[in-house]
Amino acid sequence: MESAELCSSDKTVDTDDDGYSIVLELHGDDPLFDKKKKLLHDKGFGVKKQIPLKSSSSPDLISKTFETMLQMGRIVRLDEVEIYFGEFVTQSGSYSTRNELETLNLLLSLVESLPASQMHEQLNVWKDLQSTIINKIHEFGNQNKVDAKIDRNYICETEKYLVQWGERNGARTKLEIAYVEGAGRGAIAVEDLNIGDIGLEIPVSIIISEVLVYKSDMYNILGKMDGMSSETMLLLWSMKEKHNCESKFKNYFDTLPEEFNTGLSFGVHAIMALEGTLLLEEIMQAKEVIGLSMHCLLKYTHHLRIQYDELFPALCNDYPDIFPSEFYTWEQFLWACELWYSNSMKVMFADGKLRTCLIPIAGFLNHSLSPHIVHYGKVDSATNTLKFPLSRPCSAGEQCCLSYGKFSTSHLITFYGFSPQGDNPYDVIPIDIDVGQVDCIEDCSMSNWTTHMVWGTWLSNNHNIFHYGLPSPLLDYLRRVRNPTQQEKKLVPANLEIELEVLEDLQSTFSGMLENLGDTGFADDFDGENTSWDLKLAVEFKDLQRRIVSSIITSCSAGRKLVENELSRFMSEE
Ligand SMILES: C[S@@+](CC[C@H](N)C(=O)[O-])C[C@H]1O[C@@H](n2cnc3c(N)ncnc32)[C@H](O)[C@@H]1O
Repeated sequence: MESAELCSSDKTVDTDDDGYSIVLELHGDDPLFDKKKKLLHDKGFGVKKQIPLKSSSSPDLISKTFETMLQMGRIVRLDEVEIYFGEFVTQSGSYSTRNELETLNLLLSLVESLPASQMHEQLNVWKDLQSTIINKIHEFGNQNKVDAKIDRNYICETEKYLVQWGERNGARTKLEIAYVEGAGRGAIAVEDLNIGDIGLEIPVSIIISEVLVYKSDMYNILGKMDGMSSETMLLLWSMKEKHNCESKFKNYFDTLPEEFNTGLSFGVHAIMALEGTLLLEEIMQAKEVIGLSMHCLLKYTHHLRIQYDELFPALCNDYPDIFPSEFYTWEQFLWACELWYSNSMKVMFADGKLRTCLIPIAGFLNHSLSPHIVHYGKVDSATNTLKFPLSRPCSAGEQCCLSYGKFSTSHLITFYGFSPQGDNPYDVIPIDIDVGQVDCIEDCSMSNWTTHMVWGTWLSNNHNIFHYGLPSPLLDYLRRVRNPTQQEKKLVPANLEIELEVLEDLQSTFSGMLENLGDTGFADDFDGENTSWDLKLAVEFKDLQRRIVSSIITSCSAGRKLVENELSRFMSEE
């Protein structure tokens, strides 16, 4: 898991003779500054806006103030994928669930950072604005409920002991652990939790980090080895510690599964089913297969294996007391890799260091595309605890989820072994075109992309001529390659001819990709419960990629019809 980015932000509060105002600002160090500045400009904003809180504000003015803040905040909070596909905003004006939740929380934190106690005449306006934002977050929550079935028959006994152990050591939680259908254990709210409530608080003293290795007898050996990273040391430490009956973390290790079932342990049958997919590439990259070929899969050597062979059996032979060979088999090494890939989080400690950690209890939180917890990952130096605050409400009995990061389904399968429910905006297919320098006449900020991509065109709203549900940066690039001087999307025959060429090209590229994916043959391998977990994931993923590619082909074909109709209209006029 990656820690979610913390507000990088754009927020300040100003006071002048008329009272307080809110300042929204796009910072100059934002890596997407030029693109965001252009978007802000298109909407009539500058990079900084001061919004005064007027004591005489009517409800209409408050809702206008909120709308302005929302529109600007959304752009400030966009990420690269959202900007790339940015023109496809929904009817409500939102770009994505992630962006909307982040923006609403940013606005709330801006308003709440104003000193309400000093606000006298403006207090009512402040309160109205605050409740407008909170209502919007509630609305968002109702529209994005995490659909999870909780299996109460499954008794989470060891998990309960872990929570009790955590509480004895200072942890505080408003979540209980239960079995969630299709996702293993999950964390369920025991009471209604509101925005800003801390669902879980973990003291640093029970977080597993490199600090523990430094205190162990292993460090005398590992610390002297060239190129030994703290992550590898922790991996080796956890392989031994899990067998230690006296371990402080025994309750934690007791809750870990025997097998993790991530993409790293996909069997050959599942790998074969992935031929032609992005997931196959991702798994192979993670394993760094040498000589990527479907036929030599059984013989593959990957970097994990190389890393293992560099360490073992040498360490066991040289230091049998410290590295007992029965704890350091290849299978156990792979288990530990999967543990760290799927359960670790990056935490910023009070000393300013970012460390990869295992966090007891927090490790039960599942991922969602519309999470409750977004901002976590920084130790509160006042309490020396890691807090998990809610960015949107979670009702009692509902599963409370966090965001592992902005990951594609192929990444989530490779490192976590699951495919998320719902439309994942990070499921993009990169397009392999040599992005050379094409002259661009106008402001280049929005057309200057080093890579291009597509997503399922069902995610797009605009399927009209010149758009077709396809991303404008890609279409504009392909148009400019053909005619660098074309500026406006005018309905004239010369432009329409170019549109046809672009769509034909894309359609042929994606038809080739669909062919490479093969037919739906593997769906026949589905035998309900009897199908292995990895084949199920592989077939599901292939189906997802096939749906994305097919949607592009369909959109290109519909687009060509639109263009041809326009062209024949011109011909008949002639
Ligand atoms: C940090 S753990 C979360 C707790 C885990 N469910 C358990 O039982 O230990 C991460 C693992 O949970 C599962 N998981 C997380 N989010 C999921 C989701 N949305 N759907 C299905 N499985 C999920 C995956 O197996 C993933 O590797």
